[in-house]
Amino acid sequence: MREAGRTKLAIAGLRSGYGATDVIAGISLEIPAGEICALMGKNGMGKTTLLKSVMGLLPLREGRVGLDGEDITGWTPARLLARGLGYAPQELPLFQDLTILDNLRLALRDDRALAPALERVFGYFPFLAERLNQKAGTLSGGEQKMLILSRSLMLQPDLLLVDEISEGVQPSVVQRIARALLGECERRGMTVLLVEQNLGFALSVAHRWAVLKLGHIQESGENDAAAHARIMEHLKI
Ligand SMILES: Nc1ncnc2c1ncn2[C@@H]1O[C@H](COP(=O)(O)OP(=O)(O)OP(=O)(O)O)[C@@H](O)[C@H]1O
Repeated sequence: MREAGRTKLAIAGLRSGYGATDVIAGISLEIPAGEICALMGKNGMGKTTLLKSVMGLLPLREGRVGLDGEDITGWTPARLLARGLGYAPQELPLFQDLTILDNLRLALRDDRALAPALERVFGYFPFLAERLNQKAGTLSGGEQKMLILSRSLMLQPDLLLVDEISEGVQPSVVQRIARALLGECERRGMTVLLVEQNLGFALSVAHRWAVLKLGHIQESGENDAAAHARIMEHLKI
């Protein structure tokens, strides 16, 4: 469900980093509503740092972030979550000693929305329904990734930030993840900023792409016939 012309996320002149170092050195990036933008780049180029900056987990040193035309610069993660931002982080953020059900339930403010939210994510990842009482820490790496994505979808975010969700995941599960992301985009117009190393997966779902290098957007474009070769040029060692 792409809505021509409407910008969902607008990042302008964003600068952020750690200590004395700017990791993000003045980035501008716009994503139209309902689209998936794949953000690629070699290790350590600042992809996670950019997501954390948008999610309010790292203070901005300069620049602005807009959501649907509203200035959300400096908002706390809790306020951003309530405003419709979702985040599926790279490092496993699950409560390892809690069950699948409790990990999913914790994404919601109260239990009233639990049943329909569970039904939605079970549609994408049926194994969750069969193992509701299994502790998250005993799931395989790929299963944990599916649980992380499911948890980030429980609140039906308008804009989802996804960090290397396909890392270490077998191809059939990567396909399931792709179907879940595309399903939410098509069903209700979710917009996604997708940080990825898996170029095949990224281009199987993305409408557009950008390559991050040393804190700058090196190149960006539509996902057309030339996209793969252009991105590979930047990812070469
Ligand atoms: N908490 C931190 N304190 C200091 N430096 C950090 C911190 N987190 C990340 N960095 C540094 O910032 C740079 C960018 O890291 P970041 O994790 O954003 O890169 P990335 O593009 O996501 O990399 P990868 O693909 O390896 O996940 C790296 O040089 C990293 O060492």
